[in-house]
Amino acid sequence: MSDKKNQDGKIVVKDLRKSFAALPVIDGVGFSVAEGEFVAIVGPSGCGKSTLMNIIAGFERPDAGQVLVDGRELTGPSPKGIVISQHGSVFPWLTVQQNLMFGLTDAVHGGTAEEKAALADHYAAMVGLKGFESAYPHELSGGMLKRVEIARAFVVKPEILYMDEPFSALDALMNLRMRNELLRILAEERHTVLLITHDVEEAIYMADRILVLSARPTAIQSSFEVDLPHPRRLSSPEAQALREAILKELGL
Ligand SMILES: Nc1ncnc2c1ncn2[C@@H]1O[C@H](COP(=O)(O)OP(=O)(O)OP(=O)(O)O)[C@@H](O)[C@H]1O
Repeated sequence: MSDKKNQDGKIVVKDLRKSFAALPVIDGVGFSVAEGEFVAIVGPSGCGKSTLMNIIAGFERPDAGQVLVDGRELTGPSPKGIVISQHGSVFPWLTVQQNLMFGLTDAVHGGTAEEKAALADHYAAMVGLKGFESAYPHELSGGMLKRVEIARAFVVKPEILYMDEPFSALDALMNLRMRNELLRILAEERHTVLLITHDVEEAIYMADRILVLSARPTAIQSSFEVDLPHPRRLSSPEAQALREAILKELGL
């Protein structure tokens, strides 16, 4: 990445530091994400990945350092971004359509109730949930719930997607399917994406760039460009070499 991009990144993270009581967790993390770029962050278990994501998404304050979105310092959750996490945020008492309409506020998105419902249905179809618009979450499988969550994130047309281990609660097959689903949607609607994962292959499969974190207190240890065309084959020599290099950085 050029210095120009570093200066003008969609997200610019500057020298973040954070401790919980006497426990130092983040020890000077800085990087930037260009508009439309997909950056993955991998790191050892417990190094501070979620803490870092919470700070970058504006849910937690750092002790020192700054996060800028479009050049403006964040002081709380950015209205330009949306978080998809492992835990899920689908409301059990609302149907799929109602869940998707929930984030469409009059102030930001406007539109009549019919227009909102049509938009919700469009995104439900986009993630393969056509015919399930009136279903309640308890009637859906884990993979379908994850699709609802992805549709819920996309329907509000966020400029930034923050993903913290989004697919780690899914079984291996569904995990692979959701990766492809996400890439397919991103090919249609480009967003800036920040993905936190402990899964090196997931990062290689999806990201443009991978940052490797050190053990706690964490800092960026190295950075890898993933200059491979999509759809990527994880068994290709290039992907395997990258995997080896990243695992070596992680001490594995
Ligand atoms: N609110 C908090 N109060 C006190 N300590 C915390 C808090 N949040 C996180 N920690 C501590 O900070 C460290 C980093 O936690 P964090 O969840 O950010 O790591 P992680 O890399 O996301 O972990 P994992 O790989 O297990 O998902 C841990 O030791 C954790 O106990």
